Amino acid sequence: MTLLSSLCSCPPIPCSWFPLTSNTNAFSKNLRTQIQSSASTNIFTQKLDTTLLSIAESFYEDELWAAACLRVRSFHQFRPDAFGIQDHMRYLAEREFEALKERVSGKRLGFRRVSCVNASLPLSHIASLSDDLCSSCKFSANGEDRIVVGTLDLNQCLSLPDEIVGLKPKVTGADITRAYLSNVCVAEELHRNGLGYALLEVSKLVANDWGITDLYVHVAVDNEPAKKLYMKSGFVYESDEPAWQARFLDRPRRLLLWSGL
Ligand SMILES: CC(=O)SCCNC(=O)CCNC(=O)[C@H](O)C(C)(C)COP(=O)(O)OP(=O)(O)OC[C@H]1O[C@@H](n2cnc3c(N)ncnc32)[C@H](O)[C@@H]1OP(=O)(O)O
Repeated sequence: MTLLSSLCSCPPIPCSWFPLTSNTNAFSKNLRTQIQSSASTNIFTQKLDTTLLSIAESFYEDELWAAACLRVRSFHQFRPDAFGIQDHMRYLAEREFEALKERVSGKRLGFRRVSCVNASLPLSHIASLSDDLCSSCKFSANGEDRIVVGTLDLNQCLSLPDEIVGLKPKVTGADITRAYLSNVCVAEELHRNGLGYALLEVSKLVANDWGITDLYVHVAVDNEPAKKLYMKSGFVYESDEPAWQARFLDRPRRLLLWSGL
């Protein structure tokens, strides 16, 4: 148990961070050490202890599936009694899973590299929290059942489809040193435990390791929790989507936030 966790009144829950990528050389020893030390110092909250942090350098399909299911749960509102809801959720999860696999395996045109960063907890530690979360976002790692409780993508690319484009760096070679975060979400049952912040911190370490100098994120103008999270993590306003574009795409207008690494 770390000093921090021993100071904590609640029993700590071990939490792991898994940046998943197809590129087996993507994570240097240095990065591993940095993430491990940030886990035991900065990334700590009342309920979560991240001392069991680890990095998976390969492609784990069942964990990607669990991450896809968490995204469907987090980004769509469902009425539990609606007809055919389970089939519809499964369809959305399959679509996200296939798209995610394509991106992290480097097959998606326009993306140099994509990593899926997940936070997970042992099933035994949160079994009492939510049956639905435990059944839909479960995967197995080293013989242990775990639940993906937070997830995001780190995308090394010039721009994301249908999104406003970051302007930094101004020099040539921006396709190598610019990246965007996307699909940032944390299981509702575990909001306000520092997981979202910790996911951002870990993804910055990974981005740094890739040589990224300018990190971007898009956020809907009315998404106050996410805006506050990004501001807390050091992102600042760069530009916003024109109203006509948001109307054309039939969605809330987005802000583009930037953080220099
Ligand atoms: C690029 C994109 O993907 S944008 C989409 C962002 N994702 C979503 O909207 C999905 C639904 N929302 C979520 O999953 C979560 O609410 C998240 C990811 C936005 C935040 O995750 P959490 O783990 O709850 O955030 P975390 O506990 O780390 O909070 C960090 C800071 O964010 C801010 N914050 C987070 N939630 C809130 C909230 N509901 N109200 C006000 N501030 C908030 C606070 O500043 C907080 O710091 P504090 O606790 O010291 O005050």
